[in-house]
Amino acid sequence: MSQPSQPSTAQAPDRVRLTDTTLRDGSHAMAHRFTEEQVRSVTGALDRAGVEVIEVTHGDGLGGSSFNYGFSLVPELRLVEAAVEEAERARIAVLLLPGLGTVSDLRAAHAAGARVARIATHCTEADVSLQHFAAARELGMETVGFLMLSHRITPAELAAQARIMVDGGAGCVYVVDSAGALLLDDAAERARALSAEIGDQAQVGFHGHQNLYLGVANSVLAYRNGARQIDGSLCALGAGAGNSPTEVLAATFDRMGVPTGVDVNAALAAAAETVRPFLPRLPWADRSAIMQGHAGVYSSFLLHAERAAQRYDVPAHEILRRVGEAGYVGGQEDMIIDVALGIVAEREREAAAV
Ligand SMILES: CC[C@H](O)CC(=O)C(=O)O
Ligand SMILES: [Mn+2]
Repeated sequence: MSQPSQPSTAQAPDRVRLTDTTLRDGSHAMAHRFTEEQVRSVTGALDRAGVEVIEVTHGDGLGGSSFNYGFSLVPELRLVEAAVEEAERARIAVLLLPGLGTVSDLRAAHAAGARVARIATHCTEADVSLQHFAAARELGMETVGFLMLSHRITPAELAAQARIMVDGGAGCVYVVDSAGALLLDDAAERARALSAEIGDQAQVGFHGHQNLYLGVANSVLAYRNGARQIDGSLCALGAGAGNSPTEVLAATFDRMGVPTGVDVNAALAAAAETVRPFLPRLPWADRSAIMQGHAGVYSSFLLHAERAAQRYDVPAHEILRRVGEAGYVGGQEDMIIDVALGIVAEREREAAAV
């Protein structure tokens, strides 16, 4: 068995590591249509800027390319290989949601050159990640746990789930604000609870979304409460209103005097010159995305809701409001159609009653 390489919890205690997820969370916003050329140019620009870890996968992780989630334009392993070829210093990460991606997908990603395995579960389901952490460690990959929709449970409950991941082999566990619903204190308290629970053995991370425009502020508060890995996307390219922009995180931490190893000007250039020109639309907190933050809805539901809205002629923000009320989690994308049909049926009943 090769030795896994995990970031040390002792070295450079104030340093923060930015992980860029333009080429994974951004896949949602691109309807999974990334080209190999785009992956190469973004990876090259991030690598030159000094970003150490670049995540490349279908938006829903390994194995996500499917009828339910949307097919990738280019097979994701080809995109991983292209990023690996392009990166001179950065390591390439992949995301895996157990059940959607399998251990054999993880092995294939490792064979393609991925060196960081990020295993994502719903915030109450950490136990389903154990065999994936074991496999990643066996492969010698760095291991990161991702507790999605972290706003849905208390800081203490979240810390208990992080403990399960660390005992299973995670070298870092992220508070993942999938809905962009965490308000400042919520993010701070969750980072603090995880730091207290796992901080002597593993790092804590924070992944923010901009649905209430708090991604960067929440990242700073997570940092102040012990998080040392922070996610971002160039131009905020990501699900919902997008992620905390990598270039803003780099500039903000630089202003705070916190080392990230990222060259701020190179990050600004990567966003403006490499990503901005190919964006289909700027990530933006429009009515639907704000509703996601307000109602606590998974950011990746946005395009699914917009498609259902168009198909059934109902407002996307109303679908999302009801999805939030119902408490649906990742993997329940098909319920979006059900909710849209429910609104249509209600309308028909109302019209018949008049
Ligand atoms: C579907 C996986 C999801 O996009 C992971 C993530 O980035 C999040 O929950 O925010
Ligand atoms: Mn995300």
